[in-house]
Amino acid sequence: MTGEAVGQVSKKLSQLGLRGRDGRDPVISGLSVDSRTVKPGHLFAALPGSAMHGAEFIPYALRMEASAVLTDRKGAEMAADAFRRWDGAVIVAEDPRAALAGAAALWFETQPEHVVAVTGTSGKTSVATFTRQIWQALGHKAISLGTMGVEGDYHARLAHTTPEPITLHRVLSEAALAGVTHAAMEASSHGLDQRRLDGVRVEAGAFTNFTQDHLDYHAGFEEYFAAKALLFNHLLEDGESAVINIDSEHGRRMVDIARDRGLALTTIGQNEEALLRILGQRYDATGQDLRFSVMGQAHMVRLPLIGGFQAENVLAAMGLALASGDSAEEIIAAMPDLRTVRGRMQLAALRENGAAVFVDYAHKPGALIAALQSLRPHVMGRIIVVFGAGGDRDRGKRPLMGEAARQYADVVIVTDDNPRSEDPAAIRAAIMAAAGPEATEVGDRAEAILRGVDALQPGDALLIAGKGHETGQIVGQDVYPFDDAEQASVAVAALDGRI
Ligand SMILES: CC(=O)N[C@H]1[C@@H](OP(=O)(O)OP(=O)(O)OC[C@H]2O[C@@H](n3ccc(=O)[nH]c3=O)[C@H](O)[C@@H]2O)O[C@H](CO)[C@@H](O)[C@@H]1O[C@H](C)C(=O)N[C@@H](C)C(=O)N[C@H](CCC(=O)O)C(=O)O
Ligand SMILES: Nc1ncnc2c1ncn2[C@@H]1O[C@H](COP(=O)(O)OP(=O)(O)OP(=O)(O)O)[C@@H](O)[C@H]1O
Ligand SMILES: N[C@H](CCC[C@H](N)C(=O)O)C(=O)O
Ligand SMILES: [Mg+2]
Repeated sequence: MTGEAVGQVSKKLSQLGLRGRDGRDPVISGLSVDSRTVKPGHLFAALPGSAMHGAEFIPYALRMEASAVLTDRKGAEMAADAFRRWDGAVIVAEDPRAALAGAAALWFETQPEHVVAVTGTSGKTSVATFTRQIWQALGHKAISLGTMGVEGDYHARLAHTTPEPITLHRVLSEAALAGVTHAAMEASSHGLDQRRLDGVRVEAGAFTNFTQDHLDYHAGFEEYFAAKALLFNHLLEDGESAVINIDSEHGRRMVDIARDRGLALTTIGQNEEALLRILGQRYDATGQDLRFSVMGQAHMVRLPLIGGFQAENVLAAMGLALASGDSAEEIIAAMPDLRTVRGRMQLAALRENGAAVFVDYAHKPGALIAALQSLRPHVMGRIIVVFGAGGDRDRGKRPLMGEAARQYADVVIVTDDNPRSEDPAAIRAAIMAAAGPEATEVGDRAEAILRGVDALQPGDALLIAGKGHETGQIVGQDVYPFDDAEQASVAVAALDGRI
């Protein structure tokens, strides 16, 4: 950290109306949102949390020699005693999360020249990854940033889809310093709600769709929608671009929000008003042909991707790449080279009889319906599905996922998917209650996959849903190695007599 940068952060905090006691600007050597990472000279952001208030850890942060504490009024009251015996700077903000994000943006300064963000219940990782793939094909140094970490021309692991602002701004700055000019990131509803992306200079935002998820965190559907809308009415500035799928009512609501905000609009979808419009799709065992139009002009491309919804994701990626300045012609030329996103309708194994096994990350009702419905036209025989639901997550999803499987699959096997602290049998029971009398319950996920693979007849397909790219099964506090694609290969090899 240079002296100049230290000064800048202090200046920024005071611009935000945040000054240390006695009007002194704090001298800061780093930023921490968790007391356990505080080093001498750090600014510790003590944020109000869902389980506790970060202010509980202020005495510890002071012992670790923090030089400044950013908190809210309640936090300042909670730590009043500790502050009396300390001469560092206390900064009280009405919205300390937003203040922290603003400070982190200044602290790390550099960002890739072009940053775009995607929100929506499903498709964020796919759109961000396709956008990055298009940029790379066009010769840009590019990254995607989200559920799978940072991928592309710079790599980093991330614990969250949208990391807290200190990590986010650090990663964007490291990538930019490594020469990355283009970044496509996922904007999760938690991330938007908690202002984790504030201070990121986003030039275009995309909205995919809106179905049920995360109602354990958001108070209801309206609050969940409002969090997603923050990308358009809070983060993007006047004149920036919005790419919105208008096939749903929620998409059309988002268009109104984007228009009110004065954003440049690119609409996508099957709707005849869409600027990037899906005209038709023809499916086969290895992908699909897509006919679409760009401002009225028709095009045909081959997409080596399974699932009708992938066309929506690809057009959203196209909209973002257009907004970053690339030409439609070059983007279209890059489309046939798009590659399946890991764990998203990924062909994981083929049986000797030709039946295919797909691994997909559908872990919410809307995604499971989309995955099963969109697999149908690629498959001549039956669809078998193996899935579960995560523990310590929105419980309302469970019966809806059971119902989706009953309605859209021919054979249903209910198993475990990260039960975490919950009783796995109780989670399965909540799904089974809606999955129909013919559904089978097999707790052990490896055995469930083996049974699913065993049931495959010529022309059938197995969809293993819920874990996608994940490599572990979380049971209690433990994480056991587990990879759906690997288990699928093992099961096929065992049953076809190759091991
Ligand atoms: C529900 C949620 O989003 N929680 C986030 C929130 O924490 P919280 O309000 O629960 O925090 P808390 O546990 O009550 O603690 C309060 C404060 O004390 C601090 N603390 C806590 C313990 C300690 O020893 N020292 C300390 O300083 C914490 O850093 C926190 O700031 O603020 C923290 C700091 O910014 C985040 O790390 C934390 O993300 C947690 C770990 C999390 O799991 N979030 C998930 C649900 C999430 O964000 N998921 C989204 C969506 C993924 C998807 O699309 O499916 C994502 O973007 O990944
Ligand atoms: N456009 C779409 N419409 C409906 N369902 C989709 C769409 N795109 C992807 N899906 C489904 O959602 C699953 C997750 O896709 P993806 O990882 O791209 O979404 P995400 O929004 O990043 O999800 P998460 O919030 O879990 O990170 C896919 O495996 C697929 O089943
Ligand atoms: N980011 C999502 C991922 C869920 C993946 C699924 N396998 C599960 O564990 O529920 C969440 O934490 O809710
Ligand atoms: Mg994602």
